[in-house]
Amino acid sequence: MSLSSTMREFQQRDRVFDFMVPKTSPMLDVGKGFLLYLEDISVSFDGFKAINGLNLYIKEGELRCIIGPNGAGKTTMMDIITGKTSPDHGSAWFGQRINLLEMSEPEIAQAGIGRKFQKPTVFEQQTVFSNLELAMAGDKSVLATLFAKLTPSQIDHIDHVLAQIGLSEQRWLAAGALSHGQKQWLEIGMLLMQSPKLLLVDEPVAGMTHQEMDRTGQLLTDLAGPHTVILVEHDMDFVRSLAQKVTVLHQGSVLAEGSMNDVQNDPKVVEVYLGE
Ligand SMILES: Nc1ncnc2c1ncn2[C@@H]1O[C@H](COP(=O)(O)OP(=O)(O)OP(=O)(O)O)[C@@H](O)[C@H]1O
Repeated sequence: MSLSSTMREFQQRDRVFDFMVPKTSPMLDVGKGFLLYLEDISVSFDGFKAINGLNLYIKEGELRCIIGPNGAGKTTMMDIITGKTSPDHGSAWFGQRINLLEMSEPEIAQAGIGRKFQKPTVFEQQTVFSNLELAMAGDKSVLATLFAKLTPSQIDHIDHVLAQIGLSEQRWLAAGALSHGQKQWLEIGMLLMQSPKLLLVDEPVAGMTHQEMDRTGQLLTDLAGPHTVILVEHDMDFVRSLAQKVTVLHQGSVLAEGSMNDVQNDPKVVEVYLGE
């Protein structure tokens, strides 16, 4: 199939390819509409409570923005969701049946939770296409992956992700030649190759141009729905432009929740954060 006919097929919105459906663990039960439940979570480092009685509920398909001052516990919260940090207290469930606190980091990733850190970590010497190919391979060796023949469905998957992240034209460029913003999109694409149900994205627009920020906003908005997205972000203009539900963290717990308008007019939020 030629590239142009492949792209035409992707534009047929009524057609759903297998790889467009996020990976769902057979255990995942979102019958109540919620994908993530964090309840009464606390964690201390050397006696200092980084997370303190945190409750957070994320609906399936939601794009939730998490904001808060430095040290509010945003990164620690992501570390708990992905199994990097174990809380001292509380519960963390993925759907109603998957207990994240009983799982290792690789098991959590396997269950459908992907994380993008702030700094892009792409393979600079490899092409954009190969980066996506390698990301699809998961833990297979780099050489084995690069010399293995891709199936038509795997090529379709890569083409689809290239179109999603807006890098179809750059597919044969070395990733090192991309702009900072394009590298961030490529890394989001690398996450998408694993078809995660939940994406955790840490400050993707830091260092981006305004145009790149707009495109990133569109990408994250498009991903919500089929995927669920939790975005940690310091850039208030960007968060406002997304017009999604916002959670304000402060001293390890939720200070306020609602629209950007609601939270920015909340006197508690103004005092500890936005008024700074
Ligand atoms: N491994 C650790 N050991 C000791 N203290 C830690 C550790 N990890 C985090 N902390 C402390 O816990 C608090 C919360 O940190 P965290 O990085 O989660 O905040 P944050 O909201 O992500 O901040 P920022 O916006 O600056 O990234 C901070 O005071 C931090 O110094």
